[in-house]
Amino acid sequence: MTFLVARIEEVRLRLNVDVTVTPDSPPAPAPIESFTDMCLNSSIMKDIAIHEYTTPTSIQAQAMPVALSGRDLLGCAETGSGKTAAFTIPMIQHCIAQSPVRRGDGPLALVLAPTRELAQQIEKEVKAFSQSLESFKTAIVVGGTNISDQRSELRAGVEIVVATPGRFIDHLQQGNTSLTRISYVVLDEADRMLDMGFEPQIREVMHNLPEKHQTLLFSATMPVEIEALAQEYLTNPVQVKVGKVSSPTENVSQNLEKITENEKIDRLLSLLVEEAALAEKLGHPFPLTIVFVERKTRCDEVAEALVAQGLKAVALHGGRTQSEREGALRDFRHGPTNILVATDVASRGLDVTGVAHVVNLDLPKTMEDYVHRIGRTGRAGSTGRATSFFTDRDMVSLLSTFSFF
Ligand SMILES: Nc1ncnc2c1ncn2[C@@H]1O[C@H](COP(=O)(O)OP(=O)(O)OP(=O)(O)O)[C@@H](O)[C@H]1O
Repeated sequence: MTFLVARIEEVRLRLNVDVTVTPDSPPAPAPIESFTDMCLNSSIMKDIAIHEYTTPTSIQAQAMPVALSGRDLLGCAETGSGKTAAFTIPMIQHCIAQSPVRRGDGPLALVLAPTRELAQQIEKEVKAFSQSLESFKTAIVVGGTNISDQRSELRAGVEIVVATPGRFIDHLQQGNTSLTRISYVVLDEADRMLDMGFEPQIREVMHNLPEKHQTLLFSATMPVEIEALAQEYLTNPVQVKVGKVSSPTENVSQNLEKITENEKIDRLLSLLVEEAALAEKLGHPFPLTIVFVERKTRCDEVAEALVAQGLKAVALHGGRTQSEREGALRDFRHGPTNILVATDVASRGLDVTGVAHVVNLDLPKTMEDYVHRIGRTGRAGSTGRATSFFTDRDMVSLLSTFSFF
């Protein structure tokens, strides 16, 4: 599998398909062909090998040398294309080059992400690529978890903080951490953070950073808000766009079904029961499926209806407690659950190996959300399916918003 991804990316890279790098002047650093081209610390190289990444993906090949050069970066590439490592690996290398962090110091690098689940996933990746480095520390700072543990960790000094904006600002205001040593900032899925109302927190961070810092902004979609944010916070950035930005990944086959609102749950049940019967007949496990709905209450209602039919479903939404959220995702990642019924809290960035099918029980409001939702499948060169129900009421938005259908 890893080999296949590597081969596909190698071919894409060589052909240099659909890669745009701007501006021409001053020229952006040349793309790398191999991880060894970056002269990374040997511990990071060891961790890349442990992670079984053999060849950089297109976004990694283009973005990593830019990040290492110290320039600001706007990185856009389709869902599942490896954007996390594109900013994580250079970030760790950047931190190693700074003077050591002492007790009471703030972090050297900060990653802000819109949801707790995404922040936790990014932190795992940072830890994976820094595990062979001696005394290199990363803290995860998200809401819903014990604030005093986080306080002690932050005060002891860490190289990297991965956070959701609200909780990070709480710690800043309580004096548990500071911005004084931050010289590398990543805003992942920045447009989503704005949608969620985190603009004041982002502003507070960005306006109080030390003068000498670099900022990296990543997303699979480029709505106008991202461009505005880039204008405001990036200085002479290199823009790297790989593939068709803001479009659904071609790795996912898309299917639309016209239906009435009242038929939705029954249709979903029959679809999934058929799927279960087929999997059983073929002796295959049930294909991992994410069902997206618009509202939290609906999410519980749908999960309960599926469980009542003997299906292994669980609900994930912002109304559940942190431990319930973590439990739901863990059960979906590692079993026994194979259907995750979720709101858009799960639409951005979540990387669960083997998701084969995304169902939009309710159509999302924006094209960006659609692209991110169906991008939970068809990741890292694999293929997937998406089924979207739509009603008469959705017709207008289908014609205007979802122009790619
Ligand atoms: N160079 C590589 N070789 C092999 N696998 C890779 C490589 N880079 C990333 N991957 C794998 O590809 C998958 C997708 O990566 P990642 O989650 O970073 O995608 P993304 O571009 O951030 O997606 P999204 O837009 O949905 O957030 C992950 O499972 C990751 O481990």
